[in-house]
Amino acid sequence: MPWTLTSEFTFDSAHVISGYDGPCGRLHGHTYRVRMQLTSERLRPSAHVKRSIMVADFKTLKWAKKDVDAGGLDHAYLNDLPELGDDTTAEVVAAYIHRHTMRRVRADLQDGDDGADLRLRVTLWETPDSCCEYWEA
Ligand SMILES: Nc1nc2c(c(=O)[nH]1)N=C([C@H](O)[C@H](O)COP(=O)(O)OP(=O)(O)OP(=O)(O)O)CN2
Ligand SMILES: [Zn+2]
Repeated sequence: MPWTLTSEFTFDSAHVISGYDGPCGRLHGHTYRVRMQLTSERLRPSAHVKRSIMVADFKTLKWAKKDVDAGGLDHAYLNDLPELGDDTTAEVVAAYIHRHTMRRVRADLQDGDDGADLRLRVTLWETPDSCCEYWEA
């Protein structure tokens, strides 16, 4: 893959791992750090520029840093998100971020572009020393 686009940001959210026998089973919060890495075989236009000069728009990759009321994950109670419910581990949240990011990247594609060459790797830090990676080969 000739291009890898990398974008990093944080969001602050609360969660409970329901049924966890320990402190993570109580309401608490994290400053989550996200690293998005999107690889591509070719360059494309974006929603903001018509020429083929981007893998994807950085703005598209950073949706999750927006406030939850604006469609992101900042200042969210993660357990309130129907797709997550009580299973808000870093593993499940990373897969959720991957799914929703690819949905947004695909929505930006031009007609006739299936985006088959695009691969996204999401790294999600729940604390400064613990992270989870999610990608699809
Ligand atoms: N595989 C996973 N294990 C744990 C997860 C997870 O998402 N996936 N989450 C938690 C808790 O949410 C906890 O808040 C984070 O755990 P931990 O890294 O242990 O956090 P601390 O910094 O508080 O740990 P120290 O004991 O102070 O090092 C637990 N496990
Ligand atoms: Zn936690």
